Amino acid sequence: MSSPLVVFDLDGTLVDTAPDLVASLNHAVTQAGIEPVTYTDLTHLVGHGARAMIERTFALRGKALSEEELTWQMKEFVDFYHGSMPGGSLPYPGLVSALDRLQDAGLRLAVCTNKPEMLARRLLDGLGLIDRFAAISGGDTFAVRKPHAEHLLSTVAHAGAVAEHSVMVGDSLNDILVARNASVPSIAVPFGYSDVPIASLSPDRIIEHFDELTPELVRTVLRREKK
Ligand SMILES: O=C(O)COP(=O)(O)O
Ligand SMILES: [Mg+2]
Repeated sequence: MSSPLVVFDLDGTLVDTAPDLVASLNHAVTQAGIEPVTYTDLTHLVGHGARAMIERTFALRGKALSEEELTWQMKEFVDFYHGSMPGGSLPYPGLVSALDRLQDAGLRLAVCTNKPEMLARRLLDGLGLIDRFAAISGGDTFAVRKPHAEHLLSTVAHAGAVAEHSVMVGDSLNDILVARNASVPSIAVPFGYSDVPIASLSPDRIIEHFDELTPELVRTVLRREKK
């Protein structure tokens, strides 16, 4: 069998980006007179990329958003976020050892995020993680994004792997859905930014900590999927 590929979501899965996302979002939206958002608000705003996060913030506060204002907001958000990266964002506990363990066992790694690709690359580069991944795709890399199956399937193809030997690891609805849509098994983490309990999304496995993410677990999840 070709070597398995483990595809990771980014925000709330590989890296705890919430404080920087909240700060960058608030930097932009408060200039439009919008009350700052909180971490709890973020769980309802994040997951569909930067544009959607701004649109949802305006909707949350009942404020209209023109196309022109959205373009301006995007620039403010992206410039601030990009300029302060990696900021206070940190990989989740045990992540780096887990990546070592998977790679030492010959497994390959990729990232499939709805974050704009440029921001994803800059963040992973700033954290010294970028070279680990055979493919990195963002919400603007292809014509579609998570939960559309093609986002995951194209990421898998770019990594030189096949869907039958791939697993998706994520923290939110779009990650579990994209896996299901692509017929790829899913492993969920409960420490990210889901606005509902992750178990209610019925992933194939839930791991509480990256210490549980081992080559054996990946192979077990892949075997179970084929039955
Ligand atoms: O930035 C977002 O909205 C979502 O990012 P994620 O797909 O890495 O969770
Ligand atoms: Mg996420």
